[in-house]
Amino acid sequence: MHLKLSDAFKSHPVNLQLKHPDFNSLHELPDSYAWTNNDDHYPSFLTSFGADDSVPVINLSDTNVLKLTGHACKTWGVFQVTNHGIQQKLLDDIESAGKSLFSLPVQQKLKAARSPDGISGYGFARISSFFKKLMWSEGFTIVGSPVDHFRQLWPQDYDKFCNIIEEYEKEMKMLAGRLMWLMLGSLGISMEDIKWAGSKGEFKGASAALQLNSYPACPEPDRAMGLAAHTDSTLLTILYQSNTSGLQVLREGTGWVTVPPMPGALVINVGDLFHILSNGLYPSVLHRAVVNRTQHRLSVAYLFGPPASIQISPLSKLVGPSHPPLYRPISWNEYLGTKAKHFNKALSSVRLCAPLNSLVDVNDHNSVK
Ligand SMILES: C=C1C[C@]23C[C@@]1(O)CC[C@H]2[C@@]12CCC[C@@](C)(C(=O)O1)[C@H]2[C@@H]3C(=O)O
Ligand SMILES: O=C(O)CCC(=O)C(=O)O
Ligand SMILES: [Fe+2]
Repeated sequence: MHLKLSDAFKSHPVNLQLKHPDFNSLHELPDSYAWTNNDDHYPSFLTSFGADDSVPVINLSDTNVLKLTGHACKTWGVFQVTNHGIQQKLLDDIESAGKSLFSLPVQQKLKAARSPDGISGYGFARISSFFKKLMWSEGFTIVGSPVDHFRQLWPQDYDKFCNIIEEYEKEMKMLAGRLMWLMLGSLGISMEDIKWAGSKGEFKGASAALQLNSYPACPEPDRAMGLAAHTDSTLLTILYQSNTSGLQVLREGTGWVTVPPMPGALVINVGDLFHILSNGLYPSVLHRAVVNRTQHRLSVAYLFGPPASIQISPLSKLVGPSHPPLYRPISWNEYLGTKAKHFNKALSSVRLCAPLNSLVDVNDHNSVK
C-alpha cells in the first residue's frame, strides 16, 4: 500500500492533554513542570561544564569536507555547518513566522491543534506521553500543506506565512540532499547504491516534516525541561536555533555538551534511519533542549527522511561476513509507529543481533540509565 508520512500515527494515536498553558501567566513553576532526575531517562548530573570537547563545525566549502563530515558523523553524530547557502533573510523570516505563531492567544493556537492520530498541527511534542512531567515548550508540526491550519491561525494573512514555509522547505530539501550525499560519500556510497534517490540523486520522493519549537522564558529553568532527551527518527535533521542557547547533546564519557549558537550556522543531527542505513557506523545523536530564565527561544527543525513506505536497511556495501546486518528493513512510517510505541527502545526493537560489546553500544542509549 502507498502510505503517506501523515498516515504514520493512524494506528498509534496519542491523547496529549489539549488544554495548553498560557506560559506567560505562570510566574512560578507548577509541580507538573518540575523535573527531578527520576523523571528523565538521562540524568542531568551528566552535564559537563566548560568541557573542551565541542561539536564539530564544518565549512561546506572546505576542500576536505568529505573527510570532516565522516569524522563528525562517526565520532559525534552531530555537527554544525557554515557556508551552507541558505540566505539569512529566509532564516529570519522563518524565525519571525514562528514567533508570530506562538505569540497568538492559546485559544487561537488550539484551533490548529494536532489530532491524536495526526502528524500536523499545534501541541506538545509527541514524546511527552512517555513522561510524567510536562515539558516547558510548545510545538507546531507541518507535513504537507499548512494552509488549512494557517487559515485558522491567521484568517487574513495566512498566505504570507504559507509562502515562507514553502520557500523554507524547498531550500531545506536541497540542502538535505547535499548533506545526504556528503554523509553517504564519506561511507563510500554512491548514487547507484541508493535507487530511491532517483537517477540524478535528487531525493525527489523524500518525505519531511517541519517542526517549530517554542521555549518560553522560565521562572525556574534548572527544574524544568524544554524538550526531553531523544534521538530523531530521521535520516538527518537540519536545525536552526537562531541565537539563543538551549540545545545539548550527550557525549559518551563527557556528559551533556551545549551546542553553542553560531550566527547563520545550522546544526545537523544524524537520525535513527541513517544509523540503520550505515549499519551502525554513524550513531544517531541523543539530544535535548533546556530552557532559560530570561529569553524566549525558538528553533526550527527540518526532519528529513525517505519516501514514507520504502524499506530502509543497512546498505549492502557496508554488510559482509564480518559485518552482518544489524537491523531489519523498516519503512519510515513503520519506524515512526515503533517510536510512538517504544520511544527510546525503538532502535533496539529493530535490531537483529546483539552488539558484540553490548555494554558500550553507542546507540543503546538505554544503557546510560
Ligand atoms: C516526523 C516526525 C519526527 C518527530 C515526530 C514527527 O512526526 C514530527 C515531529 C518530530 C518530533 C520533533 C520533536 C522531537 C520528536 C521526538 C517529537 O516528539 O516530535 C520528533 C519526532 C521524532 O524524530 O521521532
Ligand atoms: O530546540 C532544539 O534545539 C531541539 C529541537 C529538536 O530536537 C527537535 O525538534 O527534534
Ligand atoms: Fe530532535
